[in-house]
Order: sequence, then C-alpha cells, then structure tokens
Amino acid sequence: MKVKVSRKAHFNAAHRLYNNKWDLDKNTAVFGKCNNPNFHGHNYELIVSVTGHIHPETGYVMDMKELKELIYNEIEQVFDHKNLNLDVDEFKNLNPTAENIAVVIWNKLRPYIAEENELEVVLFETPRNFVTYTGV
Ligand SMILES: Nc1nc2c(c(=O)[nH]1)N=C([C@H](O)[C@H](O)COP(=O)(O)OP(=O)(O)OP(=O)(O)O)CN2
Ligand SMILES: [Zn+2]
Repeated sequence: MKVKVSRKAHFNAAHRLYNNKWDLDKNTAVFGKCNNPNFHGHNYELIVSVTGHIHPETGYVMDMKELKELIYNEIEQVFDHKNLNLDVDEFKNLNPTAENIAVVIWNKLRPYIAEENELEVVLFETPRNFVTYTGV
C-alpha cells in the first residue's frame, strides 16, 4: 500500500523566454509577450508530492515538516523574488519555461528524498497553466 503526501509552496519570480540562437523576430514570433526583453513575472504555485509506504513506527511516508523545510531551503530561498534568467545558475543557459523550471526543481529535491519513495513536482505558472514532472 502506497500513499502520496503533498506540500504546497509558492514563489514569485521574473523571467524572459527566449532562445539565444534566434534573432528577436523569431523569438517574438515563438514566445510573444513572454519574450519581453525587460522580463515579466509570475506568482508560481508549487506542489511537491512524495509517494511511498507508511512507516510502521511513525505512521509517516515522510515528515511534512522535513518536506516543508526542504522546499524552503532548496527552492523558495533560491527562486523567490529572483530573476530566473539572471539570478539562478541553472537558467543561465536554459530557457526558464514552466517545463524546465519543474525539471530543475525535481532535480534539486530528488537527492533529499528517500530512494524508495517517488517524487512528483507540479508547477503552476498561472492559475490555468501548469506542468507536472515525475522524473520519467
Ligand atoms: N509549454 C509552455 N507554454 C508556455 C509557457 C511555458 O512555460 N510552457 N509559458 C508561457 C508564459 O510564460 C506564461 O505562462 C503566460 O502565458 P499566458 O498564455 O498569458 O497565460 P495566462 O494564464 O495569463 O493566460 P489566460 O489566457 O489568462 O489563461 C506561455 N506558454
Ligand atoms: Zn512568463
């Protein structure tokens, strides 16, 4: 029997979507207003889920307090109130799309999750646009 435990978090960040191999016209044609050279921001909502067996002694899959602190230290501290393109190393050469941000978050968290447990990251870029990454 496996159970999924989840923790919500949020961060505000600025970004610009563009491909530095393309000229401005092509970037504007593909990314539209998201290619604004002066950047724009989103209120990102994050849901991190860990799935595994319930530990018989604690009754926990994973301590939610640990999960909360992990997300705060590894994600919120790094991304909140930052310009993703300029301030976050992972996006120096990686377009900060919702897909790529979700993969970066998953990769940052995975080393801290017990090997036998599964990790899922859901990232809302806007209230209606969201992506999911499970490591596959
Ligand atoms: N596959 C992706 N498509 C888009 C991404 C992305 O990261 N991956 N990002 C954007 C924009 O950065 C952002 O999401 C704004 O898009 P927009 O269409 O304006 O979203 P809204 O929710 O504000 O639009 P509504 O029409 O109000 O739903 C675009 N595409
Ligand atoms: Zn955007």
